[in-house]
Amino acid sequence: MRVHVADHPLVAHKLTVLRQTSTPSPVFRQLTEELVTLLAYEATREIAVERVEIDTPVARTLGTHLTHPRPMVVPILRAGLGMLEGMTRLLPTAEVGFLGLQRNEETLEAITYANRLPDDLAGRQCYVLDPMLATGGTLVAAIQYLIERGARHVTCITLLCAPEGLATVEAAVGHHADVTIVTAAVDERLNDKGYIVPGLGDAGDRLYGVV
Ligand SMILES: O=P(O)(O)OC[C@H]1O[C@H](OP(=O)(O)OP(=O)(O)O)[C@H](O)[C@@H]1O
Ligand SMILES: O=c1cc[nH]c(=O)[nH]1
Ligand SMILES: [Mg+2]
Repeated sequence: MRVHVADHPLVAHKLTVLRQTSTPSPVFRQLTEELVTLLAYEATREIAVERVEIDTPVARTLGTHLTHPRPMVVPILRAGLGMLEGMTRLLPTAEVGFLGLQRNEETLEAITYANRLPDDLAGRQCYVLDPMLATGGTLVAAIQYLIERGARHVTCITLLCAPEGLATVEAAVGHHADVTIVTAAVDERLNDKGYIVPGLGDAGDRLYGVV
């Protein structure tokens, strides 16, 4: 498994505003989209392409096209939905499949409550969107699901990771060489409620309100 931490002053600036308690929901949503677009640039560095011959008005030349099948973008409901627009802006031809997972607040176990994905993902490159990798339970479940259905390469885009969660994902799926995590930052630790410290709180609640 590879972990790429974005090292860019614009990412650091936007993340700092995102973390602040005083940042209201509309600004939080806007910043989430902007951050995803910056991270997606790095996350798609190894997207499958092929060489194609094209005609410009001046000459015949070789260019580059994304190959088929199209990449699959998988936002994890709810909070991952806040990252979808930023991702599809960069990758407008991607297909989108949905996974709904929620952590039980006491046990911290991730429960799948929705699934709208093709059964056959053979050979597909998948981009999982979830802003928070805390204990890692949610991403392990999502990555395992995609790999079991034949996904060829799974890249997870997150905003924040806890070191404990990264270790859990590595232990569970790290032996698959084709799993990559791209994140804006790796924070200090988890607290006793499974929240990332310093973190940004509950990403779903900050995007969409407390349920
Ligand atoms: O790494 P983990 O410990 O599994 O935690 C991370 C998960 O927790 C949050 O979702 P939550 O369960 O709060 O659902 P929500 O997006 O609907 O708010 C977050 O968006 C991740 O999906
Ligand atoms: O800090 C955390 C941990 C899990 N989920 C969140 O939204 N925030
Ligand atoms: Mg939540």
